[in-house]
Amino acid sequence: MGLVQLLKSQVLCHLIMCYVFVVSGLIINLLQFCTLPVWLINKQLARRINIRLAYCISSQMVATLEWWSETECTLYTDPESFPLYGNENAIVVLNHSYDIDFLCGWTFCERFGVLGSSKVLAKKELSYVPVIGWMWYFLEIVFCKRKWEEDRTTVAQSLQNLHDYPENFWFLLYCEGTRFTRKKHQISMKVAESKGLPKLKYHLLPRTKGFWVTVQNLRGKAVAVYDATLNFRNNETPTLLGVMSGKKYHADLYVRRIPLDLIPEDEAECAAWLHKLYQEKDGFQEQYAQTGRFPGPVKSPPRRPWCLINWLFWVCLLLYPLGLLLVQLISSGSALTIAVAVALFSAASLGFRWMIGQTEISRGSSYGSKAQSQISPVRDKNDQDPSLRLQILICTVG
Ligand SMILES: CCCCC/C=C\C/C=C\CCCCCCCC(=O)SCCNC(=O)CCNC(=O)[C@H](O)C(C)(C)COP(=O)(O)OP(=O)(O)OC[C@H]1O[C@@H](n2cnc3c(N)ncnc32)[C@H](O)[C@@H]1OP(=O)(O)O
Ligand SMILES: CCCCCCCCCCCCCCCCCC(=O)OC[C@@H](O)COP(=O)(O)O
Repeated sequence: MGLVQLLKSQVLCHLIMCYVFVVSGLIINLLQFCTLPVWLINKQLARRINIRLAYCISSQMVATLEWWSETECTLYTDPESFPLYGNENAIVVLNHSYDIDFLCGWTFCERFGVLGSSKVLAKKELSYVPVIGWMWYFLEIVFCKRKWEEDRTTVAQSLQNLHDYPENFWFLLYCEGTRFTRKKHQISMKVAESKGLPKLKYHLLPRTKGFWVTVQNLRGKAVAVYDATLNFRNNETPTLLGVMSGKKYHADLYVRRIPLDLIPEDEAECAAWLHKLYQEKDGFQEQYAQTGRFPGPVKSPPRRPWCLINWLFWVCLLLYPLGLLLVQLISSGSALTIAVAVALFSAASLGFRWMIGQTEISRGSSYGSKAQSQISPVRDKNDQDPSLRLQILICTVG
């Protein structure tokens, strides 16, 4: 291991990175809060300001991936679609199998110039995460409780609000609804079986309602669905801590552009279309497992310097006061002050670790692993046959 690599793997280094990320993030959250009066006067201006402020936060994590760990991201896609990426609004459907799949998504957003404006259908719990979750409020990220009865109106309304959004965005949908684990996979395949759907090897059974509601509500605004399938070379399972330790990964992303007009409007047909899409995605993963590559030519956009410049700016701005504080602390010689500082430092470290934990599959939710919680026979009146739900419940619990 070289000296630089050794340095990157040091906990102290990680703490400094977290410090810069969190303190700069909180400053930006505060600035975002200050844009609230602008919303009242000029909503589009406030949105544009927030896109740039959000870029200052998310691009720091992208810089860690691209410049610190030097992870390579290869894009497999058709050359005719390539010029359209970043120049239109699109719904992105991505597999949800890795701790850092969202970060790879962000990297591609960055390279196509839509990082600040990109959106996601995210679980409500993430909105409470300081810095990222708070930033998302001002970006009009769509949150869901993963309870269709409650989500059906709130999600539709939030999507409608995006119709006059002033800049191009990608709207990310993890249709699997939760990250892949063996247990969740087993349960979802029982659901697939009970519905007479073919089994998937590499994906959980997609939840179709969020996709349908997104497509219906973004019609006229988004023009395409980007079917994106991600994998990592050498069977690697990358983590955020690995990235922060400077571990270099190699991500491969296969993207197919599908015009939105081709997606059926009818809910049942749209659901069937999505199930077919996931069967195809499974096929691409199988091909990757067999050959180590996705279909189609490689057309990778290069990394850009902006996220690095932004990161260095915050590092320079925030390290100086931290150094000054440390010097003052040590020179004070007061045992009580030092004890308080150590306690604060420990609390901050725990906070950082908790935030990183949000990205870890091993600390993920139980959603999708307890069939009962999703398949209640008592559903709202617009839902499907309760007897079918009961049948699935019996099947999955059994
Ligand atoms: C180029 C690439 C990169 C681009 C990147 C672009 C942008 C980046 C921007 C930001 C990055 C940040 C990333 C942050 C990540 C955060 C992501 C998340 O939080 S994922 C979790 C939240 N999102 C979702 O859940 C979306 C998918 N879910 C849905 O669509 C759901 O339908 C729902 C709308 C959330 C409603 O949830 P609910 O639980 O009520 O689901 P359903 O009504 O659908 O469930 C019942 C339905 O499912 C069947 N069922 C039951 N059990 C299972 C099971 N275990 N597996 C599968 N299916 C199951 C059940 O039979 C019912 O079926 P049916 O619908 O037929 O009746
Ligand atoms: C620049 C230096 C970086 C230091 C970073 C330190 C802090 C890191 C902060 C991380 C912020 C949290 C971002 C959350 C994104 C998590 C995305 C995700 O994958 O969510 C999971 C959900 O989809 C599904 O949840 P589960 O049901 O699987 O459970």
